[in-house]
Amino acid sequence: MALVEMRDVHKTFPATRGGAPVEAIRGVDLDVEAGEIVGVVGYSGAGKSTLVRLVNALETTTSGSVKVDGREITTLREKELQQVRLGIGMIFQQFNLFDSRTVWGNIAYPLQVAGMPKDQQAKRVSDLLHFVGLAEKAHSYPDQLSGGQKQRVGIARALATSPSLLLADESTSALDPETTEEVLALLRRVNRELGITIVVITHEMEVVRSLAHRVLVMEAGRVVEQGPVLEVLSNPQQPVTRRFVGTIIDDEPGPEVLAGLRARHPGRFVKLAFRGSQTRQSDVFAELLRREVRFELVYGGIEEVQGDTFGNLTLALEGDPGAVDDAVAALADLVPTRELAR
Ligand SMILES: Nc1ncnc2c1ncn2[C@@H]1O[C@H](COP(=O)(O)OP(=O)(O)OP(=O)(O)O)[C@@H](O)[C@H]1O
Repeated sequence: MALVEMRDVHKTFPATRGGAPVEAIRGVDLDVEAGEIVGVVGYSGAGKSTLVRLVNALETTTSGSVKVDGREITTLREKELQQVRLGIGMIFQQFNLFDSRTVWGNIAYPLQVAGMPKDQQAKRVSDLLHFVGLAEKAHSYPDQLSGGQKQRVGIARALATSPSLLLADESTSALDPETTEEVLALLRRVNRELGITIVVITHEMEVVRSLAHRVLVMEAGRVVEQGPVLEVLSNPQQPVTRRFVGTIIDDEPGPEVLAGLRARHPGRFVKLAFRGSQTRQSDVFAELLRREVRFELVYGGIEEVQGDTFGNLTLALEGDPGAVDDAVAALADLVPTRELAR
């Protein structure tokens, strides 16, 4: 049983003055398995925030089913929903800390709301402070902390009630790249060491590449593509997915670069796609060396995704036209190959 299960979920916001109703979510099916990290990407307005707000019932569905841990939450009363929410932590782009409370006070807050006895609260907060590496900041106020430290407090607070699910809404978008990596490393520990399932909303593919196991791509209220991160990054199908993947993976020369390459290389250009250990580059190059063709690697690279590799290499092939034809055919038998337009 999935930890989160959505079936044909719709969410329409009623019309505001002079406007039309907004169909923010239009028939989404979603399964999040216990223990996984799912990345949800999409441009602004695609419906990502609304989708996660339906999971912790901060928004109500217009129609469809949302189950958390097997429990249908769309029909629960507020009191029961509060119980469900205790099992779901959330972190935000702007951290949403209480400025008037210390780090300790921020982390203790959900425990006070839940009515935990004081001595247990102290033990829990202290454990969390150590887990996120902020023990020495317990008595600081948020405005005395860096962005990365604030987000670590946000994470500690979200973990206070020992949730099984953590929702992260653009949790690194306000941070610089180095601090982002620090927060992502902490989220990885939250998943691995505490076994907490994470749904991370982002418009940064780098976050998906470095953190998520699986990715969902949203556009105009729908999930238009999903799959394991390596699969989606190495073989994106939808135009919107290709645009996102293109922000981190430069897999093929654009028209200008290609024109420059053509000016220097008279031959034909073929792009070869390497996926994990499926094809050995040495076999491909050995095949070319056997033939009467000259080849040069002119574009591309190999990408690493969580221990797996894939890459796209563009070669310029020159020689007798018949020999080049044969070489292109032989390459196509070894590895997915695409000739770039002449
Ligand atoms: N409370 C609301 N009332 C009316 N419309 C809303 C409300 N919340 C969201 N919307 C609309 O629903 C659509 C989806 O918004 P949502 O915030 O879920 O998108 P998003 O993908 O998270 O974008 P962003 O990254 O900008 O937050 C947008 O058109 C937005 O204007």
